[in-house]
Amino acid sequence: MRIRQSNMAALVTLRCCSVARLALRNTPSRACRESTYHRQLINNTRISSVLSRRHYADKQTYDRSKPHVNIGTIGHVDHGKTTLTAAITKVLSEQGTSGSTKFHKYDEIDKAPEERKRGITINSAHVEYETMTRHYAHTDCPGHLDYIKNMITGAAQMEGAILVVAADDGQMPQTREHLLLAKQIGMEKIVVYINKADVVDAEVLELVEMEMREVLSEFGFDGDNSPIITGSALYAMEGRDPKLGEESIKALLAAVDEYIPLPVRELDKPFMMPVESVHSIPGRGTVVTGRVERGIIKKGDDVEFIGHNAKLKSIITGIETFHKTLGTGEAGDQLGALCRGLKRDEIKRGMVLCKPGSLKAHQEIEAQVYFLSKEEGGRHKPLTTNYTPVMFSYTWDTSARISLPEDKEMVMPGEDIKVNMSLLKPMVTEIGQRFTLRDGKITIGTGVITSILPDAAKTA
Ligand SMILES: Nc1nc2c(ncn2[C@@H]2O[C@H](COP(=O)(O)OP(=O)(O)OP(=O)(O)O)[C@@H](O)[C@H]2O)c(=O)[nH]1
Ligand SMILES: [Mg+2]
Repeated sequence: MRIRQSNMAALVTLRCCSVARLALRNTPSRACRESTYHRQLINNTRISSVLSRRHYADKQTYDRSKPHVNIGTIGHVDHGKTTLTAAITKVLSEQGTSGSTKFHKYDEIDKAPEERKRGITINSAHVEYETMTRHYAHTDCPGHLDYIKNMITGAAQMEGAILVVAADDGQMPQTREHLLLAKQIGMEKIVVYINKADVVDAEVLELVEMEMREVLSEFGFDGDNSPIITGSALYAMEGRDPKLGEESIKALLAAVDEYIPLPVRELDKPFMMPVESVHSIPGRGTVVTGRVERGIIKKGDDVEFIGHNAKLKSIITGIETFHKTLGTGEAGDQLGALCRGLKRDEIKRGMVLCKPGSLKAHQEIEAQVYFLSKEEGGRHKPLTTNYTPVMFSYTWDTSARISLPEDKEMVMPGEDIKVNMSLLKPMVTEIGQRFTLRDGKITIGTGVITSILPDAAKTA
């Protein structure tokens, strides 16, 4: 219900936005062209931050005494998102009173050059830290396109965000794009960090703050009451001028603790986790990673993988998060699950790991879709029945043929409409599920599933 409401709100917001360019130049289809060998090589070398071979041997137990929240840094390129992420871990690790935060250097977070070559997986760094009251998983992406992909597919769904704005630039196009996407994915609260305060004077800072309050309101956030903290992530990293540096980071974290609400977790629903990536751990077996969407999972549970024309059964033999073993994994956790009896090649990103019998894959759905206007970065021309864009939802994507209502010959960009959609292959779909439509390099629409068509419903 919460998801559906936020999506409808997002559709409304979308219509109100003047600029919404959601271009995706690096589509996953590009990755499909890579040879299987190349992809396997890539997957083999990827050491997820959620789990790694080394840490499988070095097990600590994950402490659940503090509530967990998924957040991240968003904002325009070069405004200081990664520097701020590093600074947060530095300040918290030095504080020593707030648990097990480990300092992550800039280079450890920003592994862009080598990772970006892969083009297939969303390259996001999940960094873990703790304040006095909460445990955070923090997503920082190496580049703009990764943010877009990450936010659209919800691979590491952020429940709140720190919007980083460089004081010497103010709002820039990607500041706006990320705000739009944040709203689309149902994020309600954003804390702003005006960075690089060391290079401008107080008057400019005041102007940037005013501008940011306006922009937040424009995108449907509470511009008047959102906390805006001013500082210098670089100074915090370099230990210079505590007021602009370290103190600003502490003020930011206090604002995040207070202003970003604890998400409501659907713990009582059957377990479900969209598969983000698949790894082979020598001597251990196959591990899938992802973010638990709902429910609880524990060692020994029977599970099913659904999607991509398959239905595979397995048993969970181990769970890990941020290099620590978990007794149980629960909604909101980013985790790796070790699955008995399945080879890595059998499981694919986009499948959904769930309690057996709780979910089905379908091919025919009805959906309410908003087609972005030309100004928002959408199509320039109207579309008709049989138009077949690529549909993105959870961590899967597949072609989906659109059928307009019989009395409707065409739909103009900027319109919203109820349509029937026929997926190329059965994937996990549910009423209220949010998705994005893309055509080549551009995002052309966003929608929510309103019905699974009973007559044509097919299970995997
Ligand atoms: N003067 C000043 N420079 C900063 C500050 N924070 C970051 N920088 C510099 O700004 C540049 C970009 O910082 P990053 O942290 O890489 O920015 P980013 O937002 O992560 O960039 P992308 O990931 O490429 O979008 C680097 O050269 C940083 O050293 C700051 O507070 N003051
Ligand atoms: Mg960065």
